[in-house]
Order: sequence, then C-alpha cells, then structure tokens
Amino acid sequence: MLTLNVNAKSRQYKINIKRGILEKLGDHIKLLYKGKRLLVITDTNVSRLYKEKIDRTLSEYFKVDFIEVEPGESSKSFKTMEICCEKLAQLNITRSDLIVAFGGGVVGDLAGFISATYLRGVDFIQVPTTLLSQVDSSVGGKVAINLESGKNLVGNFYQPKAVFIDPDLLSTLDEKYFSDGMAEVIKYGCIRDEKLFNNLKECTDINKIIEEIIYTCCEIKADVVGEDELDKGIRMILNFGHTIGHGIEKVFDYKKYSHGEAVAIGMYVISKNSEKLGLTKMGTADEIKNLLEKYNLSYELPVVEEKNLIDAIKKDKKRTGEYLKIILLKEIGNCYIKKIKSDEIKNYI
Ligand SMILES: NC(=O)c1ccc[n+]([C@@H]2O[C@H](COP(=O)([O-])OP(=O)(O)OC[C@H]3O[C@@H](n4cnc5c(N)ncnc54)[C@H](O)[C@@H]3O)[C@@H](O)[C@H]2O)c1
Ligand SMILES: O=C(O)C(=O)C[C@@H](O)[C@H](O)[C@H](O)COP(=O)(O)O
Ligand SMILES: [Zn+2]
Repeated sequence: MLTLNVNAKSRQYKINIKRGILEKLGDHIKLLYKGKRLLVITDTNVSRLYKEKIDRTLSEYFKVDFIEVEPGESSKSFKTMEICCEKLAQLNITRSDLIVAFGGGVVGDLAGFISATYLRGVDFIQVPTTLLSQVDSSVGGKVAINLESGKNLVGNFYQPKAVFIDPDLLSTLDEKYFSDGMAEVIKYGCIRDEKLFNNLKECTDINKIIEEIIYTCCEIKADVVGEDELDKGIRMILNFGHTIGHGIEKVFDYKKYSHGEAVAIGMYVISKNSEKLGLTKMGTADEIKNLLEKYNLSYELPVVEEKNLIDAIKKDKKRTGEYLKIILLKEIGNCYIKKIKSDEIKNYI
C-alpha cells in the first residue's frame, strides 16, 4: 500500500493507494470509524458497475444505505443537493454517521458539499473512481456545486477523513474520461514537476505506471494543500489552466466541454499568450500542446463570443475587486502567480 499524509490545518488524514483496496474497504474504514452506519453517495454508472462489490465489503461491519445521482456535471446543482439532503433526512442520518463519496469528481464535490453542510457537518471519506478524482479532486477538501453563473461558485473547504484510491477501478473507465484525468496530471507536471512532464512524454504505456503517476500527483497536491488549505496563496497554482477552462465550461453550459477538456485548452491558450507577452519561455506552449495531443486532448480555443468568455472568466474565485490572479509558467515545472487588472485577461485568451 502506498500512503501519503495530508496535513491540512483543519484536519490531517491519509491517502491510501492500492490495487484492489475496494474489496477490503470495510476493514479499512472500520479502523478509522467507530460508528455503525454508512451512507454511500454515488452515481448510477458507478453503482451499476461496483455497488455489489462495495456493498459486500461495507456490509460486513456497517448498516449501509445508498443514494444514486445522475452521472454528469449537471448533478453538481442545488436541485440534486436538495434531493440528496431530503433522502439523508428520511434515512435519519445523524452527525455521528459517515458519508462515503464513491465516484468521480462530480460525486466527490457534491457528496463533499453535502457532508460539509448537512446538519452543519457530517464526516466523509473519498473513494474516487476516475483518474481525475484519483489524482486531484478527492484530495484537498474543495467541495462545491455550480451555479448557472459559474463553476463551483457555492462550496466550502471541508476535508475528508481519509481517501482510498483503487487504481483497478480505472479499468472500466471510458478513454474520454481517462484523458480528462490526464489533463490534470499534465497540469501537475507543468506547475511543479518537470520530471513528471518528461515521464509523460516518454512513456509508451501509461497504464503500466499509473500507480506511480497517481502517487506523484497526490504528493504534489498534499504538499500544496498542507501549505495553504484555504487557497489564499500557493494553492492557487493548482488552478493553472482553470481560469480560462472554467470560463469555457460555463459558456457552453457545462455540456460541451468536460472539466479536463476545458482545463487542457486553458493551459495551452494561457501559455501561448503569455509566451507572446514575454512572460513564459518560448516553446513551452508547444511542449504542452504535444503532450495534450499524445493523451487525446484538444488544445485550441473553441469559437466563442469573446465577451461571453471574458464575463464568465471574471467570475473566477481568484478575483478580488478589479484584480484577477492568474497562473503562468516560467517554463515547464516552474509556475508563478501574476496579478492583473481583470480586463487585461483579454490579452491571454
Ligand atoms: N474538488 C477538487 O479539487 C476538484 C479537482 C478537479 C476537478 N474537480 C471537479 O471534478 C469534476 C469532474 O470529475 P470527473 O472527471 O471524475 O467526472 P465525473 O465524476 O463526471 O465522471 C466521469 C464519468 O465517468 C463515470 N465513471 C466514474 N467512475 C467510473 C469507473 N470506475 N468506471 C466507469 N465509469 C466511471 C461517471 O459516471 C461519469 O459518467 C468536475 O466537476 C470538476 O470541477 C474538482
Ligand atoms: O484543489 C485546488 O485548489 C484546485 O484548484 C484543483 C482544481 O483542479 C479543481 O478543478 C478545483 O475544483 C478548482 O477550484 P476552484 O476554486 O477554481 O473552483
Ligand atoms: Zn481541475
């Protein structure tokens, strides 16, 4: 088993990475939770594939209930949250029970936000099932739902009690969603780890090194979150590619571009333009482009009304008053935070 510690100010917890860990999840949870009831929040796809397996191991020790939401970004909504919370109430879930977020980033963000707010806080654990959620969203406690006005605009920082990562679950994931996860993996290489970036360039079979990749990404994220849980400083670097990416997701109503696809475009576009402005080493954007292509990700900004995109970008949480903080690369593996007047964002898209 590979383990990492997340030393966030509000809570310290472990990330556990092991092939097949799902089959023994009950044993692991038993060690860190003394209660009797578990409430698993998942989506219908994950449930169809894995409900029997997770139910078997959890039911050895606990009374288990399930709530299934529709798959997809539209479930990160007040509507779905309300339906789930009503079900929690009907099931008499109390503060001493434990919620299990079992799914991709959508389930993790939604179930995490429910955990943070239902009864003003119920403990939860993350059992991520997509590459994106295993390398990124299950760690660090950003939990949220979307508004029509923008991405993740209602949420909290609420750390899980533990994270259990089973890379075997990726065997059933569509290639498209694997690529989404690769966008965030490439992000870590860009902002912090040239060696990771080069490994991704050179490797001929990513599946063979996926555990190591998950570990490396979680290590970077744990390190950053340990330093700045509340996103006031260094944590903003995890948002590389997201200022434009979140804008793209919103402008297309969260329907056309998935999170990973939008972040991929955001990383390339901001780097290409910061090169032109002399703020990034020449050739960096092309390096990103080549890697995105290798992992089946597009990089060109789609045709979009510029004003709509800029309006969406201005909803970024890194905005304060008239200023916006953006993340730029000096070169691969080395990034920095730049404060600009928010209108200047047009120079970067
Ligand atoms: N909180 C954070 O720090 C953070 C970080 C990155 C992304 N996010 C959020 O994560 C979300 C995207 O997450 P995602 O890419 O995991 O998408 P997702 O949760 O929508 O999952 C993608 C698809 O894969 C299916 N799926 C999940 N696990 C599967 C498995 N093992 N086998 C087969 N199918 C499976 C799902 O049903 C869904 O259809 C976005 O909302 C994004 O904003 C949050
Ligand atoms: O954990 C973080 O911090 C991140 O920025 C990770 C991102 O990959 C993730 O998409 C996050 O949800 C974006 O957060 P937001 O604050 O821009 O909504
Ligand atoms: Zn992201």
